[in-house]
Amino acid sequence: MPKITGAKVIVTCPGRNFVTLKIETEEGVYGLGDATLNGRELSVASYLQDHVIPCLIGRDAHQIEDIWQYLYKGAYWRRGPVTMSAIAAVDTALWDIKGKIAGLPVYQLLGGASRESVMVYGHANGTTIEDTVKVALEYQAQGYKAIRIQCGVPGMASTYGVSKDKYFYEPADADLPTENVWNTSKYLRIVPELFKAAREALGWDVHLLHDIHHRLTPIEAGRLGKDLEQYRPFWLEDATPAENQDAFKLIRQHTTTPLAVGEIFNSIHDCRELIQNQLIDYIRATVVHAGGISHLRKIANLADLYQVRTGCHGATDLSPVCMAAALHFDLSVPNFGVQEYMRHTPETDAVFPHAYTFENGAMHPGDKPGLGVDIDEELAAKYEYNRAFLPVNRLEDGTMFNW
Ligand SMILES: O=C(O)[C@@H](O)[C@@H](O)[C@H](O)[C@H](O)CO
Ligand SMILES: [Mg+2]
Repeated sequence: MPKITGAKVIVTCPGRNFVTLKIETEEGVYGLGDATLNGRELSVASYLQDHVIPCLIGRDAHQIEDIWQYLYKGAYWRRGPVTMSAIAAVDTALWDIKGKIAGLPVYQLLGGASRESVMVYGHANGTTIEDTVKVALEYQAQGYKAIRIQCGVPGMASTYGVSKDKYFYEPADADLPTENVWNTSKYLRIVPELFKAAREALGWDVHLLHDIHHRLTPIEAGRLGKDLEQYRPFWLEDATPAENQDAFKLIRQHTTTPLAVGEIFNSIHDCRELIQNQLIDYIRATVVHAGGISHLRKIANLADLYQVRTGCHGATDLSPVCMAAALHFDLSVPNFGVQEYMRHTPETDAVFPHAYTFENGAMHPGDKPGLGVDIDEELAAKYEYNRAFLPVNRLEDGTMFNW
């Protein structure tokens, strides 16, 4: 058996913070797992370092499922983003090890490829509608078949999803949370105009997506969905907070615009009712925050029964290790929908050399044994952890709101 002889947590900040777990076996084969929880990174690093790694030493790295159950049930305290990100890192690293030992890319261990490559969506955003459409046209010229569009809201100083840089977007931008301001009615007026302009400029052969970032009530989301139907959006993401899964019933009663949710979910129980009641069309949970490849497959299998497809979160705060794992998952899963792809900076790519590729609006994980992603530890050590928080959001009268 490939005995686990050691494991370490590597925290690095090549422009943004990443937490990576490296598990080593007696034979010298090692595996990597992403454990990055944006704005709360060190909590997962400690959970792994202080509470998980000591329990891993001496175990058989091939027993992925048993180790998953051991960490989940054994903690007594189940679920939650910190626990599930830590378990995800272990699970991902063990799949990497199994692939390396088998001499196969991880997607082959997951049942093989169900498609040639996976469609990804890029982010087009700008301060104005014109700026956003211009960037969307650039994405289209680069071959993207699906583009997320977000623009600033007139009369509002800041808007979620609108970056300073055209391609690299980083919401965790300050060592104490930035305060944003929100006005729902202004927002609800601008989005249909953005979609109208985008359809006029880009035509109908490209999928258009939009992220609401949990900012509407169900009935407001229903209205926006209805207003956008004529522009055939691919999906509306995170329309309303989803702690109450029933909230989506109200949205569904009012619109046929497809709904996506789940980037902050960490367990199948967060989306069980959403899936079983067919209240959503796409589930956005991904490897690092939802318990690893093993747990995400369970979610996808449940979703498949109800014709819900996958749409994994793929923002830049998910490291290239997560991206690689997600691509192996995406390639193999029968009910794949789309994969988010926000490109990492060249500094991040240098720390995490990887085999995955982008071509013509789609990605492929590559055919290297395991995940096909590595970490340059020497380079990683040069970038020290730098505390960074996600912003908070308030209404114009100061009321704390959803971000
Ligand atoms: O859909 C998305 O990619 C966003 O919602 C993310 O940028 C999200 O805000 C960050 O990943 C939070 O860490
Ligand atoms: Mg989102």
